[in-house]
Amino acid sequence: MSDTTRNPSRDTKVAVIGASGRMGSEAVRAVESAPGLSLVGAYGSGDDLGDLGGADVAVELTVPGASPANVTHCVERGIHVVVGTTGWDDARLETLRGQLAEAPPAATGAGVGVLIAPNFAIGALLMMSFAAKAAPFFESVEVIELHHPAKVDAPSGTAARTAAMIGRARSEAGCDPVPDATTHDPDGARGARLDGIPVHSVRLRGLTAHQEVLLGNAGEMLTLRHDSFDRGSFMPGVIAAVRAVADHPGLTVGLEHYLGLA
Ligand SMILES: NC(=O)c1ccc[n+]([C@@H]2O[C@H](COP(=O)([O-])OP(=O)(O)OC[C@H]3O[C@@H](n4cnc5c(N)ncnc54)[C@H](O)[C@@H]3O)[C@@H](O)[C@H]2O)c1
Ligand SMILES: O=C(O)C1=N[C@H](C(=O)O)CCC1
Repeated sequence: MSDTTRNPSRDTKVAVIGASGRMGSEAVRAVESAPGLSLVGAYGSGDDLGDLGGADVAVELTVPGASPANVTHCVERGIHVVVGTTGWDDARLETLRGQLAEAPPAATGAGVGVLIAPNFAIGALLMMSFAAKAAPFFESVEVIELHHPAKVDAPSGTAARTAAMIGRARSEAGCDPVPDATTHDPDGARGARLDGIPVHSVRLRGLTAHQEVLLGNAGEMLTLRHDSFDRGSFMPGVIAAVRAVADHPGLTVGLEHYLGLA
């Protein structure tokens, strides 16, 4: 654990949890160079989070197994949280909603805000939004997510969120299930089914974070693709979320709700 000394009183005080990781180390640099933000703590595995160096906002970028306990720790202390860690299923979100209802207020007196953001990249948010808009107009929709081989969770949080958004849009429009005659698939070659949408996960050396949504009708296909070539692509979204989270008390899932993209 390290509490930094740079801490001008008018700045928003930010702590990063998971600060030694691929995303966490990038977030530390982004916070340090963002006007109006001051890094007050950087925490890794095994560190005592304590009061997070007096942070107003924590950025949580760890692993699915650790994230809920870290967020609970912050919420119980009235600290807003921007969560980039994936693996937040409906049961975890419901538990968190209950914790937020019981949480003490933040230092400003307002309710604590938590953002669960499966993807911070602006292009990825637009790709997901376009996919949900297009999905009711096509018979077939499949999601292919492609990531670096060190990623521990599959499918990606982005793919799960995309499937949920597509599934809801198709259900509201009264669409039929996607057509699929497969009756023999002993090895799971047709991928996972999330909200009725087939999702396929690729792990490949050389990749960072990529996703395609394939939409098909008789005689035509629309492909929506987003590529994050570098983790820097996530940082404008992280910083925007840190700046906005205190103005959004309670639980928000998806950075698009802060950016007017929902
Ligand atoms: N939302 C987004 O845009 C976005 C983008 C990239 C990655 N991610 C997600 O962010 C998470 C981190 O990804 P990564 O590539 O940086 O992983 P990583 O493995 O490089 O980093 C995770 C870090 O968390 C640390 N850690 C584990 N348990 C901890 C605990 N209890 N307290 C503090 N630190 C702990 C690990 O030691 C490691 O340094 C993953 O869930 C990934 O899916 C989200
Ligand atoms: O590199 C990762 O891990 C990523 N995780 C998020 C996900 O699971 O969707 C966002 C993209 C990168």
